[in-house]
Amino acid sequence: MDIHGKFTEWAIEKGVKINGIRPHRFEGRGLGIIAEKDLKVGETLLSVPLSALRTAYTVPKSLTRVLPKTGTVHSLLATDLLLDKSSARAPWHAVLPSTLDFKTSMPLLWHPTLQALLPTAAAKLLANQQRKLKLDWAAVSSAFPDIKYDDYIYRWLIINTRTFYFLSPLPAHQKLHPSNRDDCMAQSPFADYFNHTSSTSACSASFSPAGYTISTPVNIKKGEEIYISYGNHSNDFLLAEYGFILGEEGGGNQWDEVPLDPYILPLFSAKQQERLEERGFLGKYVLDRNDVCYRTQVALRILVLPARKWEHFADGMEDGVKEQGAVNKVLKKVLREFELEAKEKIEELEGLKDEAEMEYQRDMLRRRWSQIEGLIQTALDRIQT
Ligand SMILES: C[S@@+](CC[C@H](N)C(=O)[O-])C[C@H]1O[C@@H](n2cnc3c(N)ncnc32)[C@H](O)[C@@H]1O
Repeated sequence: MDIHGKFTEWAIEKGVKINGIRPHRFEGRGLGIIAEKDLKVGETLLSVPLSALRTAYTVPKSLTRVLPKTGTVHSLLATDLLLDKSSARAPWHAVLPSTLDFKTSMPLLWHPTLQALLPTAAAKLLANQQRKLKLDWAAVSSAFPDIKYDDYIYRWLIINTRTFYFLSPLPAHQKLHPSNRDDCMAQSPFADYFNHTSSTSACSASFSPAGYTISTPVNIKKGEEIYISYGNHSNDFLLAEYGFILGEEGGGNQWDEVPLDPYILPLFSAKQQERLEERGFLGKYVLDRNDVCYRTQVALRILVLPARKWEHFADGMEDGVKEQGAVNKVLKKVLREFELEAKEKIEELEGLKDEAEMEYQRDMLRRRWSQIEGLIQTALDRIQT
């Protein structure tokens, strides 16, 4: 029996109920879940009891006592995973991704040359991760000086990519759930085999004090891959947080979007920025698969309308049709500038030295910038018609 068969037996022993599904290796997506039989809409495919989850409350006291109370649950779970040398969860640990999987896919571990070529949104998320990791590592390494950084970061990434939002039933002495959403996390055996889709056919994952349940909103044919949704995330988010992007197959990523702030914010004078800020329209401009957002339309009008008229539009009292031509002119300039950046990034990636180690990352970045170019092109075509 292979490691996945052994793990499946172990999970069943722990009370995990598995209905007509099994792990399977898919080309380019690593492991995932496949249907072993036809499954009907509404069927429960997996239920994981509370007792089988790893949460902040399953971490041994010997560990929680030593780590600072103010530390993150992310770090607590990563440290627990690293120090857990018992055989209790060994079959589960055996099916986790390898260090090499993360070195290849996760921007956090990429060479700085490649990190510098990430699109803005992914780069921002990466900077955030680096800040979080630095704080977590400072706390853990001072409590456990023998832990090696590489071993810790591997577990930190396991927790980053394989936990679910979960509110544990509170122990008697605890009155409140963590106030930080990021601290509401659980590792859920077997559920962590599911890959992500943005399609409405994604299985719904829900939790209750009893544990975790995954059921299907559609009929599924034997042999099909079964997905869940990790959330309404753009491809830059998926890249930075999970190390993959959704391609165009299966309808692509319906939640994809890219920020326009780097191109729009410099267009405003200090006074205009102040007025935008006052009305709550400064920044967070995005282009998605359909159009630029409403915030962009409001903000760009400050460049073409007299003050009073702009305020009327911002208050929703004007339809803004009259000045749409003038706004589109600015918008086209913004999008062309962005398009130029995408082209330059693709060229830069193509010009990078052909190092086998970087090939996967370069290809991923090339694909991402091409998707961005596609989003921009679609928006430009729409404006021109
Ligand atoms: C919860 S795990 C899912 C199981 C994972 N594929 C494995 O091999 O163990 C999350 C990871 O799966 C991969 N993944 C999830 N959805 C994917 C998709 N649609 N395409 C490619 N990779 C995906 C990413 O590496 C992500 O970090």
